[in-house]
Amino acid sequence: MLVSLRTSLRLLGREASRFLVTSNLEKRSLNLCANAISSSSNSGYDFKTLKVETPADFVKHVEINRPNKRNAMNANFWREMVECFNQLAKDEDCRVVILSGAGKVFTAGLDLTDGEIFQSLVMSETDCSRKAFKMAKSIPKFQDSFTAIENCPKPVIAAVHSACIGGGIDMISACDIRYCTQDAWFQIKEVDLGLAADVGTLQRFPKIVGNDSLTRELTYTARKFSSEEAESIGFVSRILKDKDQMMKQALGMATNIASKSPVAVQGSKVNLVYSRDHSVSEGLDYNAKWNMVMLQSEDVMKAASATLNKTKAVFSKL
Ligand SMILES: CCC/C=C/C=C/C(=O)SCCNC(=O)CCNC(=O)[C@H](O)C(C)(C)COP(=O)(O)OP(=O)(O)OC[C@H]1O[C@@H](n2cnc3c(N)ncnc32)[C@H](O)[C@@H]1OP(=O)(O)O
Repeated sequence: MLVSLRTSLRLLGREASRFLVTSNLEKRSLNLCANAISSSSNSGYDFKTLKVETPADFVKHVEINRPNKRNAMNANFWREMVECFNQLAKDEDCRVVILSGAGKVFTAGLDLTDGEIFQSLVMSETDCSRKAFKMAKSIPKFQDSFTAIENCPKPVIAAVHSACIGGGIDMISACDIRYCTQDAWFQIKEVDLGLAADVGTLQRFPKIVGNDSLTRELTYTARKFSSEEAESIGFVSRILKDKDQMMKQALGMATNIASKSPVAVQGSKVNLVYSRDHSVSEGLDYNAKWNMVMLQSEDVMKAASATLNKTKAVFSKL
């Protein structure tokens, strides 16, 4: 049974390879056009606080770009993160995203000097109930800025160097993979400013590190923790010597992921996020429903025949 299945797949694989060879020629010329479009389409990513580039096919690099202010998160940043990640979610030339910070540090967290932010939180209303009703609308908007990372079905790799403070932890907790440099340090800083972190750290960080006691210790004290501690608790999966090495590692990983079936990779992200927040049986049910459709993808046959023929599958845009 297994032998005949392998034989049928091999035959199908040969047919598929023949088809792929012819269509690869067309694809190569299409890719040339696509590359021309993708470098110019970056102009579609037009932001004040974020720089978006295409370092490799299907890989987008989003760089927080306020180096002189240590990439502090001002009102523009909070708005642009949603716009940027919603756009990346729809962009068929994007399969993986790398998120890094320009300049001396990854991010100093919330911009403590931006009047627009404070006005949106501390309103001109004098009545406390009216203020509260307004805040009930504005706080979720800040939360949406990082939930957009999680809702983007493309994997997001955070590349952290030096300081990652306050909102920085909220942000990278919504990412899929976290790398950092040896000199990186992290701080759940909010209590020092009289705040309970409210844009994702308290919800996502404990699920990543799986250590409730340590989460509470770091949250209640705002103690800085090092790259080594971040790795030992599973907050980052790799420490690199310096930023250059880290960006190379992130790009290598992104290119590898981008070469896989986007149907499979994006389906995996959606199911991982869903399963994190549901029971095992709910997750399995969701996965089964998802694959009722997705197993019918041409990518399954392409990937299987490439495996059998020891070739590299090329997947269509999604
Ligand atoms: C509803 C919203 C929910 C979100 C909540 C989020 C909360 C948080 O993020 S709490 C954390 C707030 N952040 C901080 O407390 C960090 C403050 N900054 C620092 O500790 C240091 O700047 C840092 C260690 C990051 C870097 O030190 P370095 O010596 O390299 O730089 P500085 O000389 O201190 O700063 C250079 C210029 O950047 C400006 N800047 C730094 N951080 C912020 C910030 N958080 N907000 C606004 N501006 C910041 C700093 O003022 C300097 O500017 P200039 O004087 O114009 O040169």
